[in-house]
Amino acid sequence: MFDKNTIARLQSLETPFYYYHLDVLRKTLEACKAASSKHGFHVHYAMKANFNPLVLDIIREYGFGADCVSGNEVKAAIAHGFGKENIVFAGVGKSDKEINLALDEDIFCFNAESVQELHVIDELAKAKNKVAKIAIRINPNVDAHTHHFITTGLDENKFGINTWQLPEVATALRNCANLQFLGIHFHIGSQITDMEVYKNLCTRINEIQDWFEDRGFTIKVLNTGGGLGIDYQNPDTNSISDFESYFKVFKQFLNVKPGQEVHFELGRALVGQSASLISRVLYVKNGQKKNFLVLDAGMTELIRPMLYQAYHLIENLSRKSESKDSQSYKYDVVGPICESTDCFQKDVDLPESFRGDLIAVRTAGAYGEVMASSYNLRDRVASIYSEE
Ligand SMILES: Cc1ncc(COP(=O)(O)O)c(C=O)c1O
Ligand SMILES: N[C@@H](CCCC[NH3+])C(=O)O
Repeated sequence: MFDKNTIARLQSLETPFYYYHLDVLRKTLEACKAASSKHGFHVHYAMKANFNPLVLDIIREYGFGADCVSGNEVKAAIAHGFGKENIVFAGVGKSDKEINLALDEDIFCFNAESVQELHVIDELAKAKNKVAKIAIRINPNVDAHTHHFITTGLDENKFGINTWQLPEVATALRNCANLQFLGIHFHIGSQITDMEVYKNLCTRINEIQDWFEDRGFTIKVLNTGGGLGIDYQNPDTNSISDFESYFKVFKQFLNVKPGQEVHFELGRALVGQSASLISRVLYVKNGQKKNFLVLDAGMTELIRPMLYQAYHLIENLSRKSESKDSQSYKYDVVGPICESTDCFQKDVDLPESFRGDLIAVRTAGAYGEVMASSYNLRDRVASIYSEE
């Protein structure tokens, strides 16, 4: 991914920045499209993973819909040409302003996350003399077997409506004249690599679908959410997630009735491998117990390691051509921010590194640039693309 010419080009640029491997992005989108359309499945891109404008334009070109989680994301999806009929709006705390915006834009559907929200959407739709299309986000209490902090489908999580509240949902749907019930929505967590988890999700969706149908509701949309994981350890040899196996689980285990649509909301798996954070070594600090590489990027540019102890492969691009047998050194790779947790990784094996070396933090395309901040009054991080 980083050949000699690329490294020479990056070497001349001011750091830090996100470097977009657009070929990887395109190949990933092609693979997902091929695997999903084989089964007639619809994929909405979860924009929260990365709303870089060029990334959005490329994803739209491939015909994906958009899964939004704020009014601004709905606006951005529309501005980037995603069809309104392909925009879904989730979120546990949609404000009245955001709901009104989505109503005005006639988006495909709201994924409602509480009974109270159903009543609010109904009232706001009534005031506009409109009917809002609704899917109910249900918390199925399925363990995603991922990091605790990015699990969303357990009873203890704030997301979705618990199954014990479904009778209340059914009453609300019957009483709210300005809601049109489309179907059911789930999202149980992120960075899921165990396909058994999705099999368990299908079993729960089938049961919940039966519950609604037994009470006379017609389900047009089954939205299974996203969460498919990526290989943070091997970005070069395994850069594209196994979309075939993923969609096959749903094909096999989800009880899809004639006329129903199956929707997915993938974020990380579509964009995660498509960017690296590129930074420079500012200082090499040799301590008594530790050697530190102090980079010019830190938690303000990529917070995942500090927030979830997430692993990202770290490479010294300036020493990439050195023989594999040359001696390696252990460094704590840290950022410049005034926080002790501002560390990308401890005890990283790297070639001997020097001030000015270019460091790549890989697999930073999802929840990287979008989670950047200006803490310490830092500049917002720049984006550079493999195609100029
Ligand atoms: C409702 C919803 N859909 C989709 C996603 C996308 O998740 P991922 O990036 O893990 O595919 C998220 C984020 O976790 C989400 O909250
Ligand atoms: N931002 C998280 C995942 C949360 C996904 C959105 N619900 C990450 O970097 O892994």
